[in-house]
Amino acid sequence: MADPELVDVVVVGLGVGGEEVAERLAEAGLSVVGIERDLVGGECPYWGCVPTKMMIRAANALAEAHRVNELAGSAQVQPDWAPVAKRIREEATDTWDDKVAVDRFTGKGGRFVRGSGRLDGPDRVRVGDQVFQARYGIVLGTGTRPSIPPIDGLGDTPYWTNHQAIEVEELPESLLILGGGAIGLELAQVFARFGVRVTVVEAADRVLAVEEPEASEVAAAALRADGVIIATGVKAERVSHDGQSFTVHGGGAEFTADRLLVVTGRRAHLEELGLETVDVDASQRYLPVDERMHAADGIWAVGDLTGEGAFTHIAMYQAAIVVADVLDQMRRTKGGPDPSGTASVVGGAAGVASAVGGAMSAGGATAAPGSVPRADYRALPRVTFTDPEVGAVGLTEQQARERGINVQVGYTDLTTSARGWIHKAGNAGFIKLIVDADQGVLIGATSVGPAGGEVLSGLVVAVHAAVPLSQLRHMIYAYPTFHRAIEDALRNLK
Ligand SMILES: Cc1cc2nc3c(=O)[nH]c(=O)nc-3n(C[C@H](O)[C@H](O)[C@H](O)COP(=O)(O)OP(=O)(O)OC[C@H]3O[C@@H](n4cnc5c(N)ncnc54)[C@H](O)[C@@H]3O)c2cc1C
Ligand SMILES: NC(=O)c1ccc[n+]([C@@H]2O[C@H](COP(=O)([O-])OP(=O)(O)OC[C@H]3O[C@@H](n4cnc5c(N)ncnc54)[C@H](O)[C@@H]3O)[C@@H](O)[C@H]2O)c1
Repeated sequence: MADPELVDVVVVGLGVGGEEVAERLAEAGLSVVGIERDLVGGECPYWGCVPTKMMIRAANALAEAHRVNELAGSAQVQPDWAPVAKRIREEATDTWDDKVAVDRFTGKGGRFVRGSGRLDGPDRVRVGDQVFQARYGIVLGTGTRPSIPPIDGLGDTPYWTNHQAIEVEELPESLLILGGGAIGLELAQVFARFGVRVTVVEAADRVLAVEEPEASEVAAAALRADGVIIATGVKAERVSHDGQSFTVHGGGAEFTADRLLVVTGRRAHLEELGLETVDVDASQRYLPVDERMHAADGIWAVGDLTGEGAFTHIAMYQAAIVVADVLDQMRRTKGGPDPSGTASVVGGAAGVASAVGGAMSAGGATAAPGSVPRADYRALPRVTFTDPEVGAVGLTEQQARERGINVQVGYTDLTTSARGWIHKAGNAGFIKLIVDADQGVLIGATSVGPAGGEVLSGLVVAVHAAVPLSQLRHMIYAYPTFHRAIEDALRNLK
């Protein structure tokens, strides 16, 4: 075994979070080793956010064309998956090749190692027969993989995860989706709009169960209108495959289709990371971190691995904190380059990973001495990109009540707003506000509608900055926007 090689920082897992940390620290002049076993950029650009949103863009174009019949004459639409598959292959993923991302990292001075990294003591990482010793620290950004439920027979079938669903070149005639969460719903609507007969089987009593019940209802109604069959409260008990089709047995019913997509949540694999060598319990579901992303002395973690929200914007938010903290600690305790040299990554190179990094780094934290930001998830936004979009921030009504908060709720139906009425076809949605009545501030909100994710932004600011209700009531909302419905919801608070 070779002697350990001394470097400044080792980053294990170059997904959204790890890539951002590795690039920015390399840019700041540190010697950074970045280790990735699959594709630099991780799940989001290759099998997650970006290709799914390309699919959704295409599927929504089809749906909008159908709305011509109600609003503007007549339109005939002939769906074709080929341009979508081509766009994902060529524009999003370079046919699942990360050369652009690797070159970007090495172009900033980083050293790239392809392989599986594993902790080997408090300041060491082993990858194959190489060992790196980190002078300033180790950053773990190893993400999650699909969590496959232990259903009888499932493991013996050629089921799809999100990877096969994203890489598909020819659509099946029918598709069973196990799991009615964010991935299940987004993909169900896409495939249904391209003519696939889709059935969603969900164990909980409603789809999108982490969000407000009203959001589940609107999303389910929209999918049903697209022809999706939704079976809730069905726990799959057995799965079989006869060489042609899949059958899922559960709740006394049977569901059959050409393909089966399993999207029942995701899981971090802590047992692979050598955490026992740094006295961290690897049997936990996620790797707990403090508000500066410390998982242990000299070890930081970013992204899905931390269990703080499986979203690209969380990974990027945390990455900015890690970068600032590494530079700050290095300066204070060990003496190193002035952290004010930290620059933001500027996306620009071809390839999706740069689109993700470039877009998200603009709001990143800087590392001014003594001002390392602390993570604050009170205003965590999330958007499920169904049509209508389901946007939400902060607490749901149930979460707020469970915390014993003196809650007020304001609700308004988007179809009754001026813009909703004008919009007509495809105008389903609502605004729901959750208020801490004692503090007089918003602590949560849901915005469902044609632009639900965009309307959300004002609500995120209100929760994040704890804007007093009196201010929100006495501001001017442009007419006739969708976001003007926020004013109606405020009026309806009770
Ligand atoms: C279908 C789908 C759609 C999504 N849509 C959205 C969306 O619209 N908006 C949104 O915000 N989020 C979305 N997400 C979630 C988003 O993709 C994740 O939150 C994000 O990718 C998390 O980044 P990460 O860096 O934590 O992990 P990942 O992206 O999972 O990257 C982790 C990386 O670490 C590597 N790795 C793991 N172990 C090791 C090891 N031991 N050694 C070396 N490398 C290792 C992996 O190969 C991987 O590349 C979606 C996810 C999916 C699956
Ligand atoms: N637009 C976005 O931001 C976006 C899109 C997709 C994914 N994501 C992220 O990725 C994460 C993972 O997505 P996901 O949809 O896999 O997980 P999820 O946790 O959102 O949903 C999984 C669903 O599967 C159900 N389920 C679990 N076991 C089941 C079983 N045996 N039979 C039937 N149903 C079962 C659960 O009740 C749940 O509703 C999300 O939590 C989200 O953070 C984000």
